[in-house]
Amino acid sequence: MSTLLAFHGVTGARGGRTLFEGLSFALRAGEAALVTGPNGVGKSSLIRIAAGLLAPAAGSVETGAPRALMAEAPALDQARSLGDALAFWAALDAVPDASTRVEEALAATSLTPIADVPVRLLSTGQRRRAALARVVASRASVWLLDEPANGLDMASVIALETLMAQHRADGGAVLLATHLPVALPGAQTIVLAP
Ligand SMILES: Nc1ncnc2c1ncn2[C@@H]1O[C@H](COP(=O)(O)OP(=O)(O)OP(=O)(O)O)[C@@H](O)[C@H]1O
Repeated sequence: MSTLLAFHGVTGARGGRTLFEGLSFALRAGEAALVTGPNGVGKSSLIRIAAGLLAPAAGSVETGAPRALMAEAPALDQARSLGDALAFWAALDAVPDASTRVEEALAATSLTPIADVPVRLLSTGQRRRAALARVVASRASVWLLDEPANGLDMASVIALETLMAQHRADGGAVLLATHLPVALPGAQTIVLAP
């Protein structure tokens, strides 16, 4: 089975300080990895390296499939309606059948009833679900999720877990950093220590 994402001896550093060293792991279809560790240890930095937004200080990242990132920063245009903002990103991501895919992503995240609401008016949890909808709509095989459960109520965490399970069953892979409990059955665990 082909590798969708792999770290080969990756060292992560920020501001001249080494956060983690020589990290290796691989994700194939259906697989997942859970990144845990205390605040400031380098979880977000690891996700950013996986996304190609931050260069490793040493080692290399192998990417065998498109990646979609759900980061902590808001990803959607505040002035657009939620539906339009997602359609904008789907067009940028060159998603085939973009409008159908956006509708499906809105439904999968229970956001269909507020598709016409401007992004700036969404609640914290709705914003997180909207960021997840963008990942769902992207059709990328590799989901890179940085603290996706932040601000989610219990039902939304369960919906997130269900979406990740479906994505893996469909041959996707998930790399998830979290300090909150999120069920990711059979995932490898990457524990970062200060
Ligand atoms: N742009 C930057 N320049 C210099 N240092 C940075 C930069 N961004 C983050 N850092 C530092 O790198 C370290 C790791 O940050 P990172 O956000 O990866 O940690 P984290 O494990 O995700 O933390 P949290 O659980 O609080 O989200 C922190 O000490 C942080 O201050």
